[in-house]
Amino acid sequence: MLDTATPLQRAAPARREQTQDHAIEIRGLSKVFGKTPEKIVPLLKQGVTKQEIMDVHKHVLGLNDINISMPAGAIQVIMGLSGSGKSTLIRHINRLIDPSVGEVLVAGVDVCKMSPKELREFRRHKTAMVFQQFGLLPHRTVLDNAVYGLQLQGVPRARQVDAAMHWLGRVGLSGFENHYPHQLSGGMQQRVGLARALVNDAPILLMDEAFSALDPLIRVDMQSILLELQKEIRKTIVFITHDLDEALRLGDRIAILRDGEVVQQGTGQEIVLSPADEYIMDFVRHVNRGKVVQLSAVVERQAIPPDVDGIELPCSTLLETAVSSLLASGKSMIVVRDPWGEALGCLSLPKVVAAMVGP
Ligand SMILES: Nc1ncnc2c1ncn2[C@@H]1O[C@H](COP(=O)(O)OP(=O)(O)OP(=O)(O)O)[C@@H](O)[C@H]1O
Repeated sequence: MLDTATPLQRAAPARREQTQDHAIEIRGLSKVFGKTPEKIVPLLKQGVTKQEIMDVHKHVLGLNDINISMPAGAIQVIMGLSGSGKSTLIRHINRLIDPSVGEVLVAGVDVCKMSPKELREFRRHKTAMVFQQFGLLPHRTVLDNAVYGLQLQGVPRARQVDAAMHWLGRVGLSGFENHYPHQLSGGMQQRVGLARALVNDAPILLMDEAFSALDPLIRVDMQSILLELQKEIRKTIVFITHDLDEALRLGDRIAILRDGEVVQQGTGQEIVLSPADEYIMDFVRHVNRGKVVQLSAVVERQAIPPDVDGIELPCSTLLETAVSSLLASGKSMIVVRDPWGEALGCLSLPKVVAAMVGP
């Protein structure tokens, strides 16, 4: 029987219960920086441009009418070039920034309306951050960096150490507990950053350009570690990046920002196959479709000929994987099955390769 379940469906029930309430809803959120943002907000509805706000009103439009539903237990990527508003947006989620207008609902509760005590609890127990520059304390060992959050929470030392040892092991740092950050490479330091965030066991992980300071190969390694861990931890992860390949690799969903507005959001496949405008088209032009597009997007519903001699693959299979499987099998056709095992149609090798190349 083919395993056609999505990673979310495969997650352990207990973990799903823990994370299912931690969806994040950003609704009608705008942020204007300046002396009197409340005077600028009404102008946004009248269509005043970012440039006019800057030139005429001497304010900066950071974000304009952002609406994003971030599913619980999934990786939501926020992608955009420098100055598009990514950091401003992620900082609203733990209310390091207050919106000029709009709501940030976490588990249905508006973060912007929390009392100082509620906000403190929320930040401490519900969210953890991984920073671009790692944010490790240089005079603390790896272990003491990893326990830091639990120490603040007043958790007994033995439990702090247990949790830290577990997560340091999971990110491949067993044996490095007594090293200091300066004794580690950048990639290893960011593993500590990730372990420290996981030690807190918060359901929401906020990762602001977390892998952007790393060399390309190390960066891909870190992405693999995160994806592997996410199969088990099923956190609600908000991941900021300016890199499309990283966005496509990590994001269950991706929102692309430009000049403080969402230009397009959806799955990587949706964005690559149906770019919303020229701007997005330019972004996705050089994407390796084989790593993004699934058989489901290519197969046409048709009856399966009785004598077909092919391999069977689930419709969620990526084109690149499908080609490898086909070549390894020595056969010439793929029978594509839906998540319930029903045959949807057949695909030949040339058809799959043509879909990888694109129009
Ligand atoms: N405190 C602030 N005061 C005034 N303008 C600000 C402030 N913070 C951000 N901005 C402006 O808001 C816009 C969005 O900035 P933001 O830092 O969120 O973008 P970004 O996509 O994260 O960029 P980068 O990738 O360079 O960090 C920019 O025009 C920026 O100059």
